Amino acid sequence: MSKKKMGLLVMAYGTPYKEEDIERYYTHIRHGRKPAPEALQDLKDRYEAIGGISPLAKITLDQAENLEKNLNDIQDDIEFKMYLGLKHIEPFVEDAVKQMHEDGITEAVSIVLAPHFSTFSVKSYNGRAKEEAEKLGGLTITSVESWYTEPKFITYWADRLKETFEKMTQQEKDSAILVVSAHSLPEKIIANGDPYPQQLQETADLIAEAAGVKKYVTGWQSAGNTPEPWLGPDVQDLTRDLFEEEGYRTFVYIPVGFVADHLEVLFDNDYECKVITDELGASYYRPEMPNAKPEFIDCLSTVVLKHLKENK
Ligand SMILES: CC1=C(CCC(=O)O)c2cc3nc(cc4[nH]c(cc5[nH]c(cc1n2)c(C)c5CCC(=O)O)c(CCC(=O)O)c4C)C(CCC(=O)O)=C3C
Ligand SMILES: [Fe+2]
Repeated sequence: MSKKKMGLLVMAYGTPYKEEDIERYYTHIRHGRKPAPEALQDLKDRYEAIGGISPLAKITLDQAENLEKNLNDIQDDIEFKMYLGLKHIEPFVEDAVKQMHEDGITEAVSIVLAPHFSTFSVKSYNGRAKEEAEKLGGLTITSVESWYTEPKFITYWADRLKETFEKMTQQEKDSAILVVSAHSLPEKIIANGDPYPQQLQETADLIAEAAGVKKYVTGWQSAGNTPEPWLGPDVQDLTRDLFEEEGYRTFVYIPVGFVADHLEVLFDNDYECKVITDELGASYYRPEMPNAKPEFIDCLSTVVLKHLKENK
């Protein structure tokens, strides 16, 4: 019996490949409006602070390639062919869909490398993919909408937490608080009924329960610099409040809305949050991101196969 061929559309945020890409990347994020010179310089400085450019491009590609390979290794019914589609830099989501169509793919499954659904993130990725597919015709895409409840995802973080707590002194353990975070979004999403905040809370509850961590909070990070209100509390303000008002002295950050080492984690957590814990004299822990670790690739494979089984 010949295997059924299926496109595997892996979508992710994208990152500049080199310094000269930063301006057009930022302009794309800003819906075509060029950033002011100061804002551009500020972004360049942040990339500079994490080593010049983000490791994200390579990690995203590793994740996508390993997912394709693993999916083809663990089952015999479908032959998956991976296409990478990025939100803010080439290969864009539309480029990936065009390529699938040119390659004669008629059925595809899509997954976004971000666990939670929001109108700003997953909905826009899948919307762009489906719009392009409809334009071209003859290609149907079924999309994973969110995958934060996948037990292998929860276990990934629970295992990292257990390792982290094992490294602590008893005194650190006794004064520790877990901060579970995701990228902030404009507060107006709540009025529109977006499930994103609820999904972060559920993720935190599931991970804390699985890891046996009793003291935990949720927070938001990396909010944009715009006049409108963004979801809070911000993880930096939260750190200060938890130290000053509740006496916590050890901070464990898990930015579960992300899946890789990139600017938001390497700068917003490892630099900005650490500046505060250092200033306060508190301990800083930030367990490792999933990146292309085999257990995370296994998690994503399970998500894709479950989705296909449930949406036959
Ligand atoms: C929900 C969400 C995710 C998680 C879900 C997902 O992954 O899809 C995410 C991930 C990421 N965001 C990233 C980078 C950036 N995001 C920005 C700006 C913004 N993000 C937003 C949302 C999100 N972003 C929003 C609403 C804005 C404001 C736009 C506006 O102005 O209206 C800006 C502009 C400057 C700044 O604000 O810092 C940059 C540079 C990188 C790559 C890092 C690297 O290169 O290593 C990654 C993985
Ligand atoms: Fe972003």
